[in-house]
Amino acid sequence: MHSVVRHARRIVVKVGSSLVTAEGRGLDHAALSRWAGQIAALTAQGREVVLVSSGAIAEGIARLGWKKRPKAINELQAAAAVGQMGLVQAYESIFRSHDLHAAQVLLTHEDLADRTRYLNARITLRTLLGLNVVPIINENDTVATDEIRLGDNDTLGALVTNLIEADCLIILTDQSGLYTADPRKVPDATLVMDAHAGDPELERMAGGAGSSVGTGGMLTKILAAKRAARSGAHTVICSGREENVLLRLAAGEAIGSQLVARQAPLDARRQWLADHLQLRGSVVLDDGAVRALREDGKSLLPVGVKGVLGEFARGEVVAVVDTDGSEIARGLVNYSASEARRIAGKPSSAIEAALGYMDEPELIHRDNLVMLA
Ligand SMILES: Nc1ncnc2c1ncn2[C@@H]1O[C@H](COP(=O)(O)OP(=O)(O)O)[C@@H](O)[C@H]1O
Ligand SMILES: N[C@@H](CCC(=O)OP(=O)(O)O)C(=O)O
Repeated sequence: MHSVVRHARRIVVKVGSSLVTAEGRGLDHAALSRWAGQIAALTAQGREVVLVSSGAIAEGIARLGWKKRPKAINELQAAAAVGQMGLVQAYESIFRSHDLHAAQVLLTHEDLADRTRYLNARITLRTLLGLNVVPIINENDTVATDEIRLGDNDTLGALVTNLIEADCLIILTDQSGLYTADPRKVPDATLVMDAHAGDPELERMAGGAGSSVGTGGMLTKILAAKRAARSGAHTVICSGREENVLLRLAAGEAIGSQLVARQAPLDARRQWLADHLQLRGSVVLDDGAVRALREDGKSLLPVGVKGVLGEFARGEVVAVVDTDGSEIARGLVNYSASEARRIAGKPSSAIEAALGYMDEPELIHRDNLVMLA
C-alpha cells in the first residue's frame, strides 16, 4: 500500500507537545530542525505545507523553571505566552536557514465559528501558501477561555485541514501510530496500519490522554481523522522520531497508521457548520421529521419539532437531535429559541398567528443544514 501523502499537494503537519519538548525538558531544537528541513524540501517539490505546532505551554513551563504543569488557567496562559515566543523564534530561524519565511497564526474556536473570521483566516492562509510562506499555527492560549477553547491541537489540525481543504493531515506523535490499545499499558498491542477514518472501532482502541505533557492522547487524533475526512482529507498518525518521516511519506512509503477518508467531501459551507465545536442549543425532532431530513432531504419545518433546548438567536448554529438525544444534523436557524418554542409542533401556516410575522416557513432551510448521521 502506498502512503496517502504520495499525491498530496496541500498538507497539514501537526506536531504534539510530547515531541516538540521531549516530554517537558524544553524545546528539542534538533527535532524541530529535522521537521522544518523536511518541510522545506516538500515545499521545494511544489507542495504547500502548514505546520500546526504544540509546545507553547510545555516550553513556557520549562523556561519559567516550574517543576510541574500548573492547574490554574491563568498560569497555563502565562506559560503559553512565554513558551510561544521560544517556539516561533526557533521555527523562524530554522526556516530562514532554508530561505523560507514562516508566519505565526494563533487561532481560537471563536475565530473559526464566526463565518467572516473563518473566511478571513482561510484567505490569509491561502495567501501565505501562495507566497511560499510556511504558516505555523497554534491555539491562541492566552486569550482562550473555556467557551472559546479548541482544547487540543489535534482538533485544531483537523479544523485547519478542512479550512484550507488540504489533501491530508499528518499527525506526528511519540508513538509509531495507533495501536489496538495504549502501548504504555498493553505491551503486546499491535499497530493499526490502515483503517477507514471514522470507523467507530478506532475510538474504542484509543484510550484517554496519553503522555504527561500532551493533552489529547490518541482519542483526539482519531476524532481529528474523522473530522478531516469530512472534507475528503486522509490522515496519517505516525512517529515524529522516525527518520525523514515526512519525506518518506511523501515519496509513497506507508509509515504508521493511515486513516483513509472514504466519504464524499462536504461542500465548504456545510463543512463550516459541521466544524462548530460548541453549540448554543438544540431542537428535538419527532421520528417523522428525522425521516424527512434523513431520507427525503427535506428542510426542517417547525411542525416536526418536539422541544427546544438552550438559548440561541436567529442565524446561529444549533444541533438537531432525535428523541434519544443523538445529534443527527446541525444547521442555521431562522428563528430564535423563544420564537422556536412558540412555533414548535405547529404547521408553517400558523407561524404568523403565533409570532405576529413570518420570516420563513422553515425552521432550518435545507441549504443551511448538514446531516451528521
Ligand atoms: N491505542 C493507542 N495507540 C497509541 N497510543 C495511545 C493509544 N491509546 C492511548 N495512547 C497514548 O497516546 C499518547 C499520545 O498522545 P499525547 O501524549 O497527547 O501526544 P501528543 O503530544 O503528540 O498530542 C501516547 O503516548 C500513548 O500513551
Ligand atoms: N496550545 C497548546 C497545545 C496543546 C495541545 O493540544 O497539545 P498536544 O495534545 O500535545 O497536541 C500549547 O502550545 O502548549
